Amino acid sequence: MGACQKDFESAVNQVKLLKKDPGNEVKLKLYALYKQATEGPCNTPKPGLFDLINKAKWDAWNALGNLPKETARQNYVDLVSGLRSSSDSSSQVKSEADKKRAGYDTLVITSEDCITKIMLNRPAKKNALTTQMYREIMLALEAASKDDSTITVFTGNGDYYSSGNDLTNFTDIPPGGIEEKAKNSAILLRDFVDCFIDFPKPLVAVVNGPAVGIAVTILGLFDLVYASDRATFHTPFSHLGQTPEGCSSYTFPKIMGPAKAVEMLIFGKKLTAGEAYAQGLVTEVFPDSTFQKEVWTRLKAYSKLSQNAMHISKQIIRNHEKEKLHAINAEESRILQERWLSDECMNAVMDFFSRKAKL
Ligand SMILES: CCCCCC/C=C/C(=O)SCCNC(=O)CCNC(=O)[C@H](O)C(C)(C)COP(=O)(O)OP(=O)(O)OC[C@H]1O[C@@H](n2cnc3c(N)ncnc32)[C@H](O)[C@@H]1OP(=O)(O)O
Repeated sequence: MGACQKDFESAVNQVKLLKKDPGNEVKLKLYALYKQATEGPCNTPKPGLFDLINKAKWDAWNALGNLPKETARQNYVDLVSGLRSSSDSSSQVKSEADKKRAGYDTLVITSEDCITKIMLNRPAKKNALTTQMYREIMLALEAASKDDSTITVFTGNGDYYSSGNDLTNFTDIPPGGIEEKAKNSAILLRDFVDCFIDFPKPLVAVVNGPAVGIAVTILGLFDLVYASDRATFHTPFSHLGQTPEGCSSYTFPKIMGPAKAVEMLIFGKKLTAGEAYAQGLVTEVFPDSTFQKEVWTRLKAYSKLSQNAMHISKQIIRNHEKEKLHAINAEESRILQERWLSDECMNAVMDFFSRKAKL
């Protein structure tokens, strides 16, 4: 049955109340159908070549040819009804997404203002990364890559950003022994880092406090790193009998030059936020007292930029070296698998838990 005049008028009013801008393409369709429904086939002279807006409107209306007024009215009502239901369901999805995401024990995940925030949430353990946490982070990244946010942010709850790998990961040995443990850990590490290499949206680290080990190396795969002036950056691999991961054997020399990368990755030099900024690892440093306010104001503004343009730009930048990064990740993980079996590494872990050693 065709739409009556009353349905059509009601649809015209509903368009004015839409919560979300339906975009230019839909607006042109609405304009054309409205004109066709009220005046019939296009009856005005074609606007000049440089009168772009009026020409686009004229083209849209003219394209409807001899479509009967009644059909145009019905099509207009159908189009508005589709817009209303998609805007209703998207606002429902948004209000769900605004809430804390369920199903994560070690992370707090929230979405607001087109930003998905993944917060490491073991403040009593300085946000040390357990195997469960690596897995939850991978799931969270997978979900964030598909949600309607434009930007994904990592941060830490409490005084630390993260103290890196939880050293208890090396203490619960499975029935297959330490070799099996090392093998499984290398697979987990490789999968974890692969998720960062492949992550399609702009990824931002809000480094609220000290960062250690893998929490530092992985920053080389982020797009922006904002740091509080309380943050420090420490990769004490040689102290732990370990070697670099997170593609840092490639990204750090590229970011800061080989000499400075060696100081960090081989000699374990701890950098202040200011030093990390000077070496290009950090994008910008903020006073701790205004850190959250300044960073989130900045990120909210960025999140309003064109989602498609940002994502495509990231792909262009990342695609140049994606294959290389995957190969480096595989190699670093393979080498670490061997290192974890070394006496040096095992002794360092035991020292930490017997409190002889602290970084
Ligand atoms: C699947 C495997 C992938 C592996 C990837 C390879 C990754 C490598 C790395 O990340 S190497 C870096 C590893 N991290 C460390 O070696 C840090 C060890 N921690 C410390 O040195 C210190 O805790 C500190 C300097 C971070 C903070 O010192 P302090 O302020 O004095 O606090 P506490 O030491 O009292 O810490 C509070 C509480 O947290 C526990 N904790 C902190 N960090 C870790 C950690 N990395 N692993 C396990 N537990 C950690 C600490 O034991 C305390 O617990 P307690 O209150 O005693 O129960």
